[in-house]
Amino acid sequence: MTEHQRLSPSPDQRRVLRRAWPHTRGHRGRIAVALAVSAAATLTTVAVPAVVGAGVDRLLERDEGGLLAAAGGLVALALLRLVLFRQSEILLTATGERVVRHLRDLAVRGLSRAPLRFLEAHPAGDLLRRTTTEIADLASFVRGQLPDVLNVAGYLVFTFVLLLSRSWQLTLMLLVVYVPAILWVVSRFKKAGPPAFAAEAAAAGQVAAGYHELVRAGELLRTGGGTEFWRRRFLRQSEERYRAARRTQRGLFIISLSRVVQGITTAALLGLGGLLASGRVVSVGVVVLFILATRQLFDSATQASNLVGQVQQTLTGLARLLDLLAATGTDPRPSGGAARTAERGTLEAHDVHYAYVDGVEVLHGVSLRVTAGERVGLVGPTGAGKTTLAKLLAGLYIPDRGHVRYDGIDLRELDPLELRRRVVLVPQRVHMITGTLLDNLGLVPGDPDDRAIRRAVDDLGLTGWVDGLTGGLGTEVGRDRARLSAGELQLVGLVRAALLDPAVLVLDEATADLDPDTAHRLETALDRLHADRTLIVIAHRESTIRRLPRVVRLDDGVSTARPAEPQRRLRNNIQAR
Ligand SMILES: Nc1ncnc2c1ncn2[C@@H]1O[C@H](COP(=O)(O)OP(=O)(O)OP(=O)(O)O)[C@@H](O)[C@H]1O
Repeated sequence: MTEHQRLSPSPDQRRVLRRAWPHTRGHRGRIAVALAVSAAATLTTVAVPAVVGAGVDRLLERDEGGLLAAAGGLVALALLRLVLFRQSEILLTATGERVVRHLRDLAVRGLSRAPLRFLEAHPAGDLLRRTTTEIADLASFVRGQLPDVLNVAGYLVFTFVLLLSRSWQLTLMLLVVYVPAILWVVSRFKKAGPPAFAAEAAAAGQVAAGYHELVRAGELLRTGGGTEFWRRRFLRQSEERYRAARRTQRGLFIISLSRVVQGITTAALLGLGGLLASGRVVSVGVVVLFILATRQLFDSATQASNLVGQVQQTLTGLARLLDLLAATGTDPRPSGGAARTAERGTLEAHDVHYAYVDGVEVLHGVSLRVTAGERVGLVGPTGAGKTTLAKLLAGLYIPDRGHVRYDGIDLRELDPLELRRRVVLVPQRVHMITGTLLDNLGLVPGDPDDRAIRRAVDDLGLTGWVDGLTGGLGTEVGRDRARLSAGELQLVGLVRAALLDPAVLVLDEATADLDPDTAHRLETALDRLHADRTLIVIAHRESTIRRLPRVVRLDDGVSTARPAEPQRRLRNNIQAR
């Protein structure tokens, strides 16, 4: 199980912005401009109480010119504010959207290249949530709250500098009364908040995974299978999600204590400000400035407290997305290995060990050598590890120990395209997408054109089968459309394989029960396809086994494919004749 890194349901949220920073490369110039405009917009707000305070002092001094100048300044600030805030919002949103789009592209690219084991080992619902809902949340945060977050942060910093420059006594009082109390509230929240949000996101992921599985299990449910199990599981998951949401609410309540702190601070400010003004230590205008500025400061703090929850939620989503990017960016296969191999070569598994779950080996030391052009059947009881071995032989899994080599080169060292030209697996259940049969047949690297697909269909003797479908190659297949039988799906897999023209074809036979027509078509297609290729068939059907000159049996070292013939034990749990 060393093949891939596992995703954590609640990954480490420390330094999440620093970890996201490398992904902003190419956007940093825009980010700097957006931040500068946002800071200028914030300064137009910070300056308002200072201008009002100056106006009050001019009024008390009966300086009409100064009063008019202050009034004019306020109008100018209001206009500037309008323009700058609009511009900063546009710039921040556009830049943020670009970064989010880049992250989305990376996530999709990472998932499309992720090792098969990585995809199998994680619930599809959780992967979907990370790459759709959580990225959508990030985008909506960028559009909705990011400008506010920057505005609030800028306001707090600039206002502090302004207040300190006008009266250190009143600023000191603010620091002594307001700051420790608000920090206490925030620290309490920080302790309770992140785990609560992470638990809620993880619980939501579980529910999404449950729904996804439910949708896929439509057939099973229709037959009434496991209904009670689903019900119990949904109740349990819903209950967990509800509890997690309650915990988040409790976390958010802590932050609302900040309003009490604000009331006490205003009272203290008025008392001390009044004393200082009557002793002429500060002007009345400075007291007015403090009262107005701290009111805005509180508004900003309240806004910050409302935003903290969303920021935390966004950081949680971002941490989960970065976790996905880190995990899918660590494909252990050396990328773009330059090794070249012969058109036709020997495929060899040597002392291969593999475990899906740590400590529970499925294959323990399997060795198998198949020379160029050989036709080999792989048989054995259900669960013996035949499909697992087939995936290892096709390079879809990487052995925990041992090697799989083609033409003497470890499959890990092959470029993915080179690998696909050498070994192709037609799985038991061929995957289809919504679209026409033609679209589905062409789902192979290299984007074959319609002519190439039609030729492959014809070469495999499948034109009759295709013409028999209601729409021919244009028949809509995939979800809820004309369902193809298990055998027909394998015909699609064989056409895809023919388009790739691999040296080795590994076929994981669908089922022992095929209707005679489909069975005949499969056999004909396979005969035409294998020509001078190596063919390894996980054989479930007696007729297939009979047609293969060599049969290898995989189990725990017992039994044989053809009792009449001598057996030779190859290695640990693999036997052959
Ligand atoms: N994705 C997976 N995650 C965990 N365990 C798995 C996975 N796939 C297979 N296994 C387990 O590995 C063992 C071997 O499975 P495998 O499908 O390779 O056997 P098989 O011989 O092909 O069986 P069958 O003939 O029924 O297809 C089984 O115990 C199976 O439960």
